[in-house]
Amino acid sequence: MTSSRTFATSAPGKVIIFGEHSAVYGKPAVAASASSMRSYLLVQPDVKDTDISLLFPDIKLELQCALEQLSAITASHTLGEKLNPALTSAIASLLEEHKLPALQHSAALCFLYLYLSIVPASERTPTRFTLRSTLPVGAGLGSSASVSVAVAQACLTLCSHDSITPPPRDTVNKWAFVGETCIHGDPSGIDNAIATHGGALLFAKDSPTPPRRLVPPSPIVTVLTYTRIPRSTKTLVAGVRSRYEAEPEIFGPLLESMGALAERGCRALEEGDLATTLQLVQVCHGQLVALGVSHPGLEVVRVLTDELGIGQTKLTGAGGGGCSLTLLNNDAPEEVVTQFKSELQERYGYETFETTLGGSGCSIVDLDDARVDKNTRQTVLDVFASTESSREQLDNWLLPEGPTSLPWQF
Ligand SMILES: Nc1ncnc2c1ncn2[C@@H]1O[C@H](COP(=O)(O)OP(=O)(O)OP(=O)(O)O)[C@@H](O)[C@H]1O
Ligand SMILES: C[C@@](O)(CCO)CC(=O)[O-]
Ligand SMILES: [Mg+2]
Repeated sequence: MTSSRTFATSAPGKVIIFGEHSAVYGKPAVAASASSMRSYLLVQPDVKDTDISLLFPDIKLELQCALEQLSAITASHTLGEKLNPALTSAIASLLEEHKLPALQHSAALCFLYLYLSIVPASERTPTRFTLRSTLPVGAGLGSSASVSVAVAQACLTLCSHDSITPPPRDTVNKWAFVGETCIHGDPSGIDNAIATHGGALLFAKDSPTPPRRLVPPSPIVTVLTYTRIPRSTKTLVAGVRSRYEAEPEIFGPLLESMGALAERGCRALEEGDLATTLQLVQVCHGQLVALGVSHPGLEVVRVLTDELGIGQTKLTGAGGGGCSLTLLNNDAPEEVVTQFKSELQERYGYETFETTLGGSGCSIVDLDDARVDKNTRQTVLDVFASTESSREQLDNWLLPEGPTSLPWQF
């Protein structure tokens, strides 16, 4: 029984290069994984208890749910891979007494929805789930999708009777889409597809053909800037929906043009045509401004990029704050890029990361595997358990292909 083992799952964040928001309307979009920024979910049997415990310290959520109470909910609802509003409401009623703010509520709803739908009542045992992420929460880098993928993978593993091996990726992705729907209502599915499969994809919602893998001739290096301005994808996606419904003749062609831009951008990336890619980054940001999803705090980054002449900046993800992506000119002087980062840091309190896009998708590790020595195992458990663990410690002990390199399976 896998439920008696201690294991961890992991999934990366993502960067949308072209096509955020228009992706929700079935237009093509291009995104890539930010594979060094990930969510990690530790699953531990909890023999002393009759509950499952959710420990999500990044969002200050601790929740105990009695297994008996959870069984009572699922006994009276149809479970399946399509979001069942009655089950969502039943979970929301269960959570009511905890009076959780929206951020915690959506995480708990996503977790419980997937847990109850995937793990049959007969397989549910007292378990402790600890979630840690090196992604900024709710900032446009796909934190919700990486959490949904990590949870879907863990739940699918809990109901498998085999050893700890990666569940089929298409199944993980399907369930993670349901998790994303719990968190933000109307996802395109691009974020969970990237968090599951990794790499870079040209994606279209509901397309009869699967997403196409992009292979740029050289690695795509970007500077990501986290403005620390809080926002919610759910609210931003709903805002675009109401603008579109009020003025379909204006916003319809704009969304169409955004999709055309993403396809053109995909070609430019694959041809290694940096000049065209940079121009499209600039236009794409303008389109997102027209959709109403920028923020003065994001414009600061764009204006500074223009002033220093180092490349082009666009918002990435749902916008409204969160993160921007800067693509650098080939000849951007290193000292000017350093000036760009330090000015954003010192003057505005923003955080910058230089990241190469693409890389591994979701992964799983059996911490009871004989290849994990006792000390490493204990340190990994301690890193999960301590609310003080820094991003560097998480990277050091958990990052697949990182310094400590646990035997992650992909
Ligand atoms: N570390 C975490 N621990 C627990 N829940 C998290 C964590 N990170 C994200 N979440 C969940 O994801 C939600 C944020 O998702 P949201 O879609 O608004 O932002 P995002 O995914 O970071 O950005 P985008 O969708 O634009 O890429 C939070 O409200 C919470 O439910
Ligand atoms: C805003 C959006 O396009 C991207 C969020 O990362 C929403 C989605 O595609 O689900
Ligand atoms: Mg999200």
